[in-house]
Amino acid sequence: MTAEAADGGLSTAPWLGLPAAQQPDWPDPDALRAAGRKLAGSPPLVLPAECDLLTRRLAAVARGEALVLQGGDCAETFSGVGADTVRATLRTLLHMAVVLTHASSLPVVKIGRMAGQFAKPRSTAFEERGGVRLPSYRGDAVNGLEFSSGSRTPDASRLNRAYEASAATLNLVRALTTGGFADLAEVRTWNREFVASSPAGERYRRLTDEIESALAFLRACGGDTAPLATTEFFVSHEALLLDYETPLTRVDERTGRLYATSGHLLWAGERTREADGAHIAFLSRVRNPIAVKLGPTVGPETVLRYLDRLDPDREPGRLTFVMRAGADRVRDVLPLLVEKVSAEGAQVCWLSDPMHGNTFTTPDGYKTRHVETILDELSGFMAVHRALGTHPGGIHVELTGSEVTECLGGGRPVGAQDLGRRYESACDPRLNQEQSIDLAFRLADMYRRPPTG
Ligand SMILES: O=C[C@H](O)[C@H](O)COP(=O)(O)O
Ligand SMILES: C=C(OP(=O)(O)O)C(=O)O
Repeated sequence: MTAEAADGGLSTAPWLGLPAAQQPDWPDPDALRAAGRKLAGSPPLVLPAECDLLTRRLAAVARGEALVLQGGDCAETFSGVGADTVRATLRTLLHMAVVLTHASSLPVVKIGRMAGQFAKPRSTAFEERGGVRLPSYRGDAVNGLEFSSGSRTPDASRLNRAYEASAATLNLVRALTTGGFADLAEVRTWNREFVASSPAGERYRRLTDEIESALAFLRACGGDTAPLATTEFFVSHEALLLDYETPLTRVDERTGRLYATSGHLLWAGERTREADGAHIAFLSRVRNPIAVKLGPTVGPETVLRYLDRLDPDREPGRLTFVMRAGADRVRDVLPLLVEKVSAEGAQVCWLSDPMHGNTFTTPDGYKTRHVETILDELSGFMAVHRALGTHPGGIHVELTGSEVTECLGGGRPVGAQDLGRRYESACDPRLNQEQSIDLAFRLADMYRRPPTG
């Protein structure tokens, strides 16, 4: 056994000597090594060829010929890996994608924040309650949400549980997207209950009528609708835990190049995008399509450094920038960034994450976001791209398929008094099913509108 195989490659990867933000303080080095070895000996979750396919799909987005819809939980949890939860999230994303495709007449590349989003960066390393101070919850891959010393102590065997939970989720996602659940001919049955009870339901019903007529017309003309019975779907997460990502990074036998096999697309977050840090170094080495979140304080020099480090060959689809400036800042911050990147000849995808720059805490202590503020950021993002003649490539959102009450507003509005009713997120507030589909309709209206100067 080589030294590299013995420790899961954890000691030799070039990014490991660099400063890495937001890593857990694992108390047991032997347990960490054992977890790494186990991961290194586990099958890949995704294949390099699938990652290359996503790069090609994102290249189409970068050229303005497609859109991205990326969404899912803020923090996946081990207990949330059930058929109902996964199906509901997937169904919501499929609904949204249909709405966006219909309005924009562009293919929608569907990417779940799923099958790997088990780790969270935190604002503070510790949480204090009633005089007791414990490590903050960093996602189920690290520690437990329950506020007790045992639960909050980082436990490296959770990395293996995160792998298993990701494998189970991905297995279900693959089965659902290819096994008939995503068949466009069944669009009406995807969610009868939603159509019957939601304010957006009537609009959604009219849309499904139109789709069914179009399919009937196509069949009548002898067209083949069989390919519409399945759908392409990719998974993504923040490449936060290098102790998880490193042993799952593999050499592609076809090309000899490195791929992260934990998910199709990985991103560096606002708190882990230090240009000279370990996360960016890791992402620069793998051939997956990658993304970087950009917050309100990012400057054009930093963005140009990302281009040089992560996309030196200016390969369309390789790099995605996810702007999350906040509704009040996006119109000021984004134009210069887009101009500089365009001037470099880079063909990146520009996405908007309208959630993370718009979080606030209510007097009752609930972290929340308002749908109207989220839409305001999306509208600013669209306006900037329209003005510059560049392509607003799509959205990155935190959502769930169930009727939680975590974000305010929406077609059937959630009020501040409702937040306590079903606040189930392990970290940040997600749009519920109705709010997500409402958002898709309103974003669809923005895509439908002719470009303005
Ligand atoms: O999802 C993003 C971050 O992990 C999250 O906003 C951090 O939350 P905190 O500020 O409560 O730590
Ligand atoms: C932590 C996240 O976002 P950001 O890095 O943009 O704060 C996230 O998307 O989970």
